[in-house]
Amino acid sequence: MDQIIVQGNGPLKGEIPIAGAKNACLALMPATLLTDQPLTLTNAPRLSDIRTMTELLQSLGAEVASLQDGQVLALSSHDLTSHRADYDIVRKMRASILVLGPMLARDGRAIVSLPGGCAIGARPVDLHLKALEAMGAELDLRDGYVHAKAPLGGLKGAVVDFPLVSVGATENALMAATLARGTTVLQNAAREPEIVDLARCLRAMGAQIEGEGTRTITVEGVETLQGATHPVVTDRIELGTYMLAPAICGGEVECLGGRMDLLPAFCEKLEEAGISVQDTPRGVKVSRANGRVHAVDVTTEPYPGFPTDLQAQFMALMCLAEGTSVLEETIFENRFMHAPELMRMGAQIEVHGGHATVTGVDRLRGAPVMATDLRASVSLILAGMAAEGQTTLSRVYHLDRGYEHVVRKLRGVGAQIERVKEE
Ligand SMILES: CC(=O)N[C@H]1[C@@H](OP(=O)(O)OP(=O)(O)OC[C@H]2O[C@@H](n3ccc(=O)[nH]c3=O)[C@H](O)[C@@H]2O)O[C@H](CO)[C@@H](O)[C@@H]1O
Ligand SMILES: C=C(OP(=O)(O)O)C(=O)O
Repeated sequence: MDQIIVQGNGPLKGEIPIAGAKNACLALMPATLLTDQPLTLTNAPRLSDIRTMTELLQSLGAEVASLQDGQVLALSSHDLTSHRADYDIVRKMRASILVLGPMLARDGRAIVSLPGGCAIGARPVDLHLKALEAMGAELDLRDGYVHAKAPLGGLKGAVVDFPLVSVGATENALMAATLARGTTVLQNAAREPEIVDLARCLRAMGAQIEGEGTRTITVEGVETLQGATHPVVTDRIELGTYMLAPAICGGEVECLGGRMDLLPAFCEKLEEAGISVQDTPRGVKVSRANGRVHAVDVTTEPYPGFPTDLQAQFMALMCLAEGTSVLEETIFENRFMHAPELMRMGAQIEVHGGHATVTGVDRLRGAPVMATDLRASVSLILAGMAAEGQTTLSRVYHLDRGYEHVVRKLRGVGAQIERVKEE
């Protein structure tokens, strides 16, 4: 298995291109199941999660061609040969549940393995299922699978009031509603840029959708959808991660393709910490002058709040801040696994339930570390870049789920980082 070796670094300088969003692309790809016409996605990221979704769609009979070095995905669900999303693929990636709504809406049936929990939390899918039930689906949970059937004549429009904001449940319900009979109203819907991107793509395919990006999304069902070509929105989590690199190491980095409005609360917190952030014609420029950053408190929330997917990376910054910060995680119950690893590098962190109290230290020291999830892994790389000496990160496969060419991108701004085969 590969390892990543990071040496402590001085200030960074240069540009980092930001890829298309993993979490948008994983919702856009299943939209192919809604139509027998071709769907083309441009600006797709080159990630193992995208390969897993490709494998899943292909197992259902969809054609998925990866073109232009993986940046273009040509999808076609002209002839679906299976309605069963198998455990062997679904267990690798929770976003697999997003094939349920589209398959049910187009063909009236689907059998999808329940994804199960993961390192960051239990992550049930009850809200996905309740939304589809409200649209008339009959669901039966057997042998770890959801067996779903639409009523005769197909799914019907419904009012779905989500008791809590769920990105995935909003996406599943939104896709299902595009082909349901009548009007669907999604209340307390997620407002993430990835939802807006999905709605735009579905609209290009002929769906009638209003209100994406607000709490209430209204969908007027149509008979059929057609093909479309759609560019995947910028990955705001990759963007935020690389914005933290100069914040931690010093220097100035321009993240190409980024926009501050993708990360309003995150940009505000960076500025509060003393980091300069500005939109430019080509992206977002981040710089830190000499001196330590200030400690700031953060609470993770659904968009437009501070994203849970940037909490681990922000903690790496706070480990070196002046003062004490409290990071509150409200989305996932077990998302502080990076804390003990950061402590191995000399960080002072106390975790109590959903709160982590971080007392900034003058310096971190490199250490062998490993991580149990994607964002935790990259937070350890960021910390390693600011630490004295060498940090060796194991279980690199987590990183490959969400960061394309991470070594190349960070080396491009002067980081000392390499990927090696474990001995
Ligand atoms: C592929 C993808 O886009 N993943 C993102 C998506 O995950 P995902 O769509 O899984 O996250 P959700 O927004 O659904 O989860 C939010 C909270 O709702 C709970 N919940 C969710 C569904 C449900 O049926 N029942 C339930 O209780 C979850 O356990 C969690 O506590 O949004 C998360 C929150 O921004 C991000 O961290 C993930 O990176
Ligand atoms: C938690 C994440 O992804 P997933 O929902 O696919 O597990 C993430 O992208 O940080």
